Amino acid sequence: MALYIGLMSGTSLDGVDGALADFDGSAVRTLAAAYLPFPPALRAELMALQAAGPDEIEREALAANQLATCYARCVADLLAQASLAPSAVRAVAVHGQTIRHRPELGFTRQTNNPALLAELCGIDVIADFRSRDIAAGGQGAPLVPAFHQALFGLAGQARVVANIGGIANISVLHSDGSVTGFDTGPGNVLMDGWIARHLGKEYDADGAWAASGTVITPLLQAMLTEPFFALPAPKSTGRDLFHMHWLDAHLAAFPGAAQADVQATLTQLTAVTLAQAIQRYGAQADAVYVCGGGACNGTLLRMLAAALDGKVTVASTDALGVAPNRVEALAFAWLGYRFSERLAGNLPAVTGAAGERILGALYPR
Ligand SMILES: Nc1ncnc2c1ncn2[C@@H]1O[C@H](COP(=O)(O)OP(=O)(O)OP(=O)(O)O)[C@@H](O)[C@H]1O
Ligand SMILES: CC(=O)N[C@H]1[C@@H]2OC[C@@H](O2)[C@@H](O)[C@@H]1O[C@H](C)C(=O)O
Repeated sequence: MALYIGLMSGTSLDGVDGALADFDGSAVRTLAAAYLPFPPALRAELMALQAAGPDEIEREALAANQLATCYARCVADLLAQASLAPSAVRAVAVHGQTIRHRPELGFTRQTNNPALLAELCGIDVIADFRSRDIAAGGQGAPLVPAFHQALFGLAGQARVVANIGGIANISVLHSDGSVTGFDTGPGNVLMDGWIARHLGKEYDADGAWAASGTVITPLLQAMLTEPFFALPAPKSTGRDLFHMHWLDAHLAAFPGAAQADVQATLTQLTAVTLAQAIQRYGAQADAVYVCGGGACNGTLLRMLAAALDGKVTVASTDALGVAPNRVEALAFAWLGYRFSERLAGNLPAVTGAAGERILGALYPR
């Protein structure tokens, strides 16, 4: 057995997804999965740390300690589910929480305290998966396309995997085994922000609120002029660009817009930007498999299928045997396995790095 735990807390800032998996042999076997929502105060602080503010260094350090405590709880939950002792697990691979992503300036920051996590869980911890790729001239993101290829790639068949978290990214798994992958823009981040502001909810369950509204086409067109959407791959983005001020700047020209119509438009924005990216780079694929929390948004999936002209099957990764909310945590468990085996974790064709690199840094137990 080669057991690894993967922990992902992504741009939605909702909590931590964990997976315990066995990478012995060719198939990936999931032994346990867990989700732990962040305590509201930690969530609010992580949200605040997304932008410049007072006393950031101390606040980041304290938030990192709290994060490590949440991560340790998630590890304990996974071990309990599988009735395993910490010594049975080779490593915990932890993404950390992105608070800045500026590859154009040569850095990305996933706040975390991996030393504390190693202390709390008594297992080797591997952290900081993105900075080496950036040091090699890459975007440091997205990293999941390599795992999508390993897990879902099928020789002779072209497939697209779309991860719709806070930010959305696609992996085009070409029939010859090559992979194209990049961030397409907002996933749920703007939809979540809008419904939180107006209805006090964390997200638009199943896209029901969006379904009650009508897309405001001129607003959609205005948002689509964002230069990021037209950039060629490799490219990555984050809350650094797609935040509520970005939305408010566009909404200023639509003062009378009904709230539900804005939600419909934001849902359509995610669908259309994904569809345009898929048509540009993955037109030969006949199926798109969706993972991440966006897979639970029925309205979004219907809009995506329609934006692809109804010619492409849109399904969740359940159809490939992996629950959509487990894929990212599994991907980080896999990156931990790759680090331990001293194998590359990045795909230079995706991130734009100068070459393959071993990703991560080890904090021994
Ligand atoms: N039932 C649901 N209906 C609609 N949307 C949902 C549902 N459940 C989750 N979501 C959406 O999924 C989001 C969480 O998705 P996920 O955990 O994949 O994001 P993440 O990992 O934080 O982001 P990223 O992949 O960008 O790093 C929530 O914030 C919410 O917008
Ligand atoms: C900098 C950063 O945290 N990027 C995330 C984010 O969330 C989705 C998208 O933007 C992707 O680029 C990445 O996460 C996934 C796990 C990745 O690296 O593939």
